[in-house]
Amino acid sequence: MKAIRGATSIEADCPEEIRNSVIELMEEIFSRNKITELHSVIFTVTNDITSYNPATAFRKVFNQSDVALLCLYEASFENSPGGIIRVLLHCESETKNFVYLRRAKNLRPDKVQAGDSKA
Ligand SMILES: C=C(O[C@@H]1C=C(C(=O)O)C=C[C@H]1O)C(=O)O
Repeated sequence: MKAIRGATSIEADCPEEIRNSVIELMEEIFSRNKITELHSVIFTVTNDITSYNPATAFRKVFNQSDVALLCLYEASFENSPGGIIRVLLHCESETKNFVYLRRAKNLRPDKVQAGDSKA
């Protein structure tokens, strides 16, 4: 089993942007990894994100009704950026490529690939 991380950012706390960000992030994670079975997907949101649950977006858009899902608040620290959606997948996979998009690229510059979505 592998644990794969990802994160992205939103600029406005609205359901459509959360949904689109989750789609973009999860599609990138799936395309950059060879995941054969998904065990669980845990999202966190910073406390300024309240309009829609990313776990719900993922379950509905990707038809994942049998995967264990959870959404939690990310602990808040001084100078930590807002508008961030993080994800942690536990899965069977040959690969373990983390994906950081948009402003979340600043969280882990060591994991950013050339061509990753703009800030
Ligand atoms: C850097 C991140 O943000 C936070 C800091 C982390 C770290 O320093 O390793 C890990 C998870 C988050 O709590 C991230 O999401 O990867």
